[in-house]
Amino acid sequence: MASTSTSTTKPEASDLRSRDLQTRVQLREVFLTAVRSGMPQQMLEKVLKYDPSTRTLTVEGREYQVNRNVFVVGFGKAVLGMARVMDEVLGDHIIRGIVSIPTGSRADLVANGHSDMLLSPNSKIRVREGANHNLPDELAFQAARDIHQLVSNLTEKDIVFVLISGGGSALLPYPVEPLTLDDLLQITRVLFSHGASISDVNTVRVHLELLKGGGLAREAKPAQVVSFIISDVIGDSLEMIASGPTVRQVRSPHRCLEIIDRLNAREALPKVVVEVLEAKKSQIVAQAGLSEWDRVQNVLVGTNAIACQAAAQRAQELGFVPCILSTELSGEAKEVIYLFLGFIINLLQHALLSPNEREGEKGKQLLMPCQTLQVADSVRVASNHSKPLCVVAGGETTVNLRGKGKGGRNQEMALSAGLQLQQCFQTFKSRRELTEVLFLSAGTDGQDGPTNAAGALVDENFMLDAVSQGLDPVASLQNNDSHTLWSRFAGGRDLLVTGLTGTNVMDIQLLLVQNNQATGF
Ligand SMILES: Nc1ncnc2c1ncn2[C@@H]1O[C@H](COP(=O)(O)OP(=O)(O)OP(=O)(O)O)[C@@H](O)[C@H]1O
Ligand SMILES: O=C(O)[C@H](O)CO
Repeated sequence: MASTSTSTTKPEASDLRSRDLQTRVQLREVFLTAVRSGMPQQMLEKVLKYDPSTRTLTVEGREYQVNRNVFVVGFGKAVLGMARVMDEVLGDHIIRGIVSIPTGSRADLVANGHSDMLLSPNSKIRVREGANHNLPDELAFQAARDIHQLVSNLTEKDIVFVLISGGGSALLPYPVEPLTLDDLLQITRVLFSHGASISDVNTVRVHLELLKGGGLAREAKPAQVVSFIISDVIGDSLEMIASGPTVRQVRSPHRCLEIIDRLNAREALPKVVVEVLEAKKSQIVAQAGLSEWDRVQNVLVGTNAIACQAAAQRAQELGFVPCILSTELSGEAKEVIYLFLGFIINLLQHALLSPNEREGEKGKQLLMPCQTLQVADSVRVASNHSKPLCVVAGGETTVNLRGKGKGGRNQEMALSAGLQLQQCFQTFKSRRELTEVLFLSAGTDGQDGPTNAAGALVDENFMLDAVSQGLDPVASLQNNDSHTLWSRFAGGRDLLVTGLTGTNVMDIQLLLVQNNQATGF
């Protein structure tokens, strides 16, 4: 896809190949730019200003006096790199620290060329690995106990920096009595298997664990608390990310029982869980007043929206017309693709109109496939200037597993896109030679489901090419076997493999639509 082509002549096969490759490289580059915006260095340097001459640390306008009074704790899939930056910025002032990260993280980061995210051997911050498969375990519990012990002994002169990212809930388990670690494990398993969302599970966790729902900040009293948070939840609710350990809790235990009953999970949960919640329900929860929380500063440093903006900017630099469709995409991966398909269909319909019709009401409506003005504007600019439109979106979809194959939500979405594009161009046969479409879906953490790929790319010729290579995309989709298919298709050309990136701001989708006709879409 040449970025500004206006030619009506059919390109030569060799041009097509290099053009397709170029576009693939460009779209990958747009995705990688989005990932880079979520790297610890980039995120923290925006919010953290340190003046060594006065030992003043400024965090989004708030000043802290640093004098060998700094402590660092962290938990989540993307906190190691942040801990490294804290070490670099505050060096000798750090007295002690503990970060709890997933099992095998350090080895994975080294294997993926991110040794620069590891802590130096002289660091005062200790690293603990645990929570295998994102489930609370004994190692994570031990790390949580040590973190609790660390924050419990601080004075009002101390500052504790709390590094938080997705996966943090499982990495900081601390059951309230009489619950046990095993009860926490059961709660997670039972609720998820009954169809709970992450906010359902975390709402329940908050009332059953000591350090969640503001608990860590409470235990750190009277120290000052500054949290740097990377969001992996839709809507970026601070209460929900890693179950909000430094965020004032406002929900009551009533809400947990409602969730449990909505999911029909009461009977499947350990009895003691419901007993604790029932008992809490009748207690009047003494909430600390707002002023009590003045010593706590929560700063959101990484979000899917920031990543989408970075992607849009890079797309523009590459000569595309970008627009951000949504940063809150959710739902079944193979169905979410219809949202993008709507764009393509509208553009194809618009391209078929006569010049007069394009000027009329019908033309205008077709160029407004989404009701936001910014999106409509971009579609119009792309259409009028015959430039490729780059639709950027983000969020986190789900996959209702029915098959036994290997895949992830992004690879599955790309596969579903390939199938839908085929059907779309069967309807708009006359536009096939004139329109090029490339779609990418990938996870910013570099790992899509239990595979070593981040996601995949797909173009409008995928079905024809796949069948000619002896592959059966329909069967692969039915069997949730997208990874096997993308590994085989064109020798793995369209599989996106980045390795673990060290950040985690959910997923990114990019749709590029180019019209090779002088008259525009
Ligand atoms: N064969 C498969 N095909 C498609 N999706 C799959 C398959 N196996 C697992 N998944 C999906 O992968 C997801 C779990 O993988 P992953 O670890 O990337 O997600 P996660 O635990 O939500 O972590 P994160 O939010 O950090 O990406 C689940 O949504 C699950 O439905
Ligand atoms: O750890 C968690 O609770 C989830 O990843 C959401 O942040």
